[in-house]
Amino acid sequence: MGSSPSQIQLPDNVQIISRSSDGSSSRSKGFKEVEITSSDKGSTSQASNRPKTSKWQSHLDEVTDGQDYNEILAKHGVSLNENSNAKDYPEDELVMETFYHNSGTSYSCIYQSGQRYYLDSWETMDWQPFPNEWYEEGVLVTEQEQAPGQVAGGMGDDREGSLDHPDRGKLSTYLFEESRNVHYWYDDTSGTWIKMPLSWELRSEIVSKLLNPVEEAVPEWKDKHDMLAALRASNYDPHDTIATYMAAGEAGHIQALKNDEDAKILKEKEGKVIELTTKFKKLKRRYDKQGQELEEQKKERKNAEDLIAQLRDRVSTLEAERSSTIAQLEAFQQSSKGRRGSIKSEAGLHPDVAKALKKVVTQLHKEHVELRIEAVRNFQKMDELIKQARAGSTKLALANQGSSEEVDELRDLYRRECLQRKLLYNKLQEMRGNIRVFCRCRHDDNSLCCLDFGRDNEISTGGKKPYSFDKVFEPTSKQEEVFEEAKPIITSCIDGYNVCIIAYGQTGSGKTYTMMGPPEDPGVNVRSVKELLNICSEKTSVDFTLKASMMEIYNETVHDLLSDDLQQLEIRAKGNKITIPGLSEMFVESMEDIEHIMDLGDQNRSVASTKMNSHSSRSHLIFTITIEGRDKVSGSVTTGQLTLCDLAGSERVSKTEATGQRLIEAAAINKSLTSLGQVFTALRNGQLHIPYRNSKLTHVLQPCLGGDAKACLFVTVSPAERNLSETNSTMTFGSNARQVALGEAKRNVKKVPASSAWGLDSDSD
Ligand SMILES: Nc1ncnc2c1ncn2[C@@H]1O[C@H](COP(=O)(O)OP(=O)(O)OP(=O)(O)O)[C@@H](O)[C@H]1O
Repeated sequence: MGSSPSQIQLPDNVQIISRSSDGSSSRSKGFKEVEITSSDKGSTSQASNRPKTSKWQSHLDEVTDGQDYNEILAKHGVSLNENSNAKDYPEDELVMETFYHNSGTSYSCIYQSGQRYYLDSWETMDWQPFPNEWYEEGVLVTEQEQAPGQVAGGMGDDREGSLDHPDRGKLSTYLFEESRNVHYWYDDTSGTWIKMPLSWELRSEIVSKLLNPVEEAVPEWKDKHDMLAALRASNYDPHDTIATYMAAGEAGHIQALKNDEDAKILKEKEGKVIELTTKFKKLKRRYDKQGQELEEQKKERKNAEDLIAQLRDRVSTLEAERSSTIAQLEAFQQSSKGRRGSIKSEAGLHPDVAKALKKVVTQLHKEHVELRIEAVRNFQKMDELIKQARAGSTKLALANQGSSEEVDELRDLYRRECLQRKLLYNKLQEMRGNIRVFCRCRHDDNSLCCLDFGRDNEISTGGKKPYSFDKVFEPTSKQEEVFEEAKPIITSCIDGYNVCIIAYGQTGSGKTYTMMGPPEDPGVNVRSVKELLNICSEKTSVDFTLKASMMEIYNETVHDLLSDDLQQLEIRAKGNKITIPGLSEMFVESMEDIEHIMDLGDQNRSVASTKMNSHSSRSHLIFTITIEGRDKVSGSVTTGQLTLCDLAGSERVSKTEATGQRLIEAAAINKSLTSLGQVFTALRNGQLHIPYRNSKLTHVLQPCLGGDAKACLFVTVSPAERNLSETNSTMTFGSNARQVALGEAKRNVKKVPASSAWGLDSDSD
């Protein structure tokens, strides 16, 4: 797919398409030519003031011969500023622009005080005067025209192609974007575009490029017509075609769901999720109640055991007392016998003394008998109490056993329900397109809130049409609530999905607060890692390895934040895969590890910003956690990635700060955020070419924004009236991103040989 910027995306009803470079026509009924001719090929322009760039056509019936090209574009809110005088910006206005050169290179430009400059390279950071001849060699698009999510510019028109027909010769083809992509060929004789038959389409350049990866991935799929039919059904997405084939099984029956069926299934699934959620909540309540009862029973059992212990103590004491009493009695009997003998023998005792002594002995004997009776009675009572306590204890143990069985059963059921819920959630996410957009309004004690929070997750400003999001968080929302909403997406990276959380908003609107947060009330980053570590420790059947990396993108250069020398890194692409050679990765086993990594990254970021005399809010921060899970039984390996991205402030640069380095920073931020918007737009429109490489940011994020990822975007806004214009722009970006369907997210699972499942083959990684 070429990246020649010969097509600009205009509002829905407008499309401008270039001629192919070999001059083959793409004229048609319904295609009125707008003659913007290249100077080297000789001008055939119909209006002298049309830009002399490449050849352009407009897919507009409304265009009439002789009508001015700029007028048409202006009508649709787009201006191609072909020279500095073409559009008069107010004297004090600073305009950020992108120049798309016909060679395929794009440049950041600024227009200031009647002068236009371009940034030659991000390395030299020098603004050069815009060369006059360039006005004839490309297209200038202003920041407003390509404001994120509104209009995408500068994408190569890789929809144009040709085919060699045995009888008709070389034919021009074009893949039109209707409600779905439809491939046409141009019939010169009738001057019309005609839908292509399957057998012709197999000869087309575009289609053979798309079929190549399918053939490579599924060599057993021999029937090319069948393959092409599946490609058509997948809207010309080869990855989807492969996935559909795989899902359909060996028989190769392609079953693409019809749109209305999708909606029906989605509705059913939603119903099922609600039903399951209710069931799950009920079960959870039951489980909690059982848990409480179990706790109470445990307490009772503990009390009974205490009582038994006390009683045992008492028994021992009484037994000891009894033995001592018996011993005393025996001693007394012996002594009284002796005494009686001695009294008898002491015939000479005074009769009164003898009488008193006899009385004492009788009394003692009586007491002894009473004591014995009392002791026997106590023993009986104790035996009874011990019996009772034993019976109670057995009963409790049985009850305990019964309830723990019930609790185990409930726990099992609960786990199963959770799993089913997760599966359904994934399905629902896939069907919804896997991008969730949340809007968070920051808390601000110093200003009144000028935003209205409607019901159903809507937010509006000054009584205007509300913006709707998947969830709107009001200023009072807690970090925990915010995390809870993103949690299901985040945790799915454990199951092998690529997940991306992005915070977008004006400086000071709460991006860092949402992502990082203060240490005492952490944001999404720390909570996510904590949750991931918890889940990993619970899943004992899988060996997990977590690795973290942290990088910063400043002025279109990538820096490693976990290495002390802050080296600049290159991005390498291989197919859909992106690698950043040299990027440091650190193992994470505990929260302490992650705190250390974040501190290190933070320190290096401050050092970098001091070195570059910048502020951290002017760079994008990307924190990545890679989770590899090796199933101990099956040996399968899942690899998921969680990418957390705190973007640079999205506000437009103002005239006051528009000097030197600030201007370079602003141009870099403008370029990357605009590219992000363009990627979203291209994904939303289902375009074949997604311009990931337009900026370092989108290039790095490519794996998270592609068809096999799940994304979540937090747009953060300020409640203050003075920020209203930026707030509106942020919310527009968010609601546009919400229309994006990333496609079905795919798990990254690979089977490994049985030996490596047991860790014997260390090379398998
Ligand atoms: N929801 C919130 N509740 C309380 N304070 C908040 C909230 N959001 C942001 N703040 C506070 O507002 C200030 C600015 O927030 P923060 O640094 O997160 O903004 P930012 O969008 O990341 O800005 P930058 O683009 O400069 O990084 C901070 O002092 C932060 O503590």
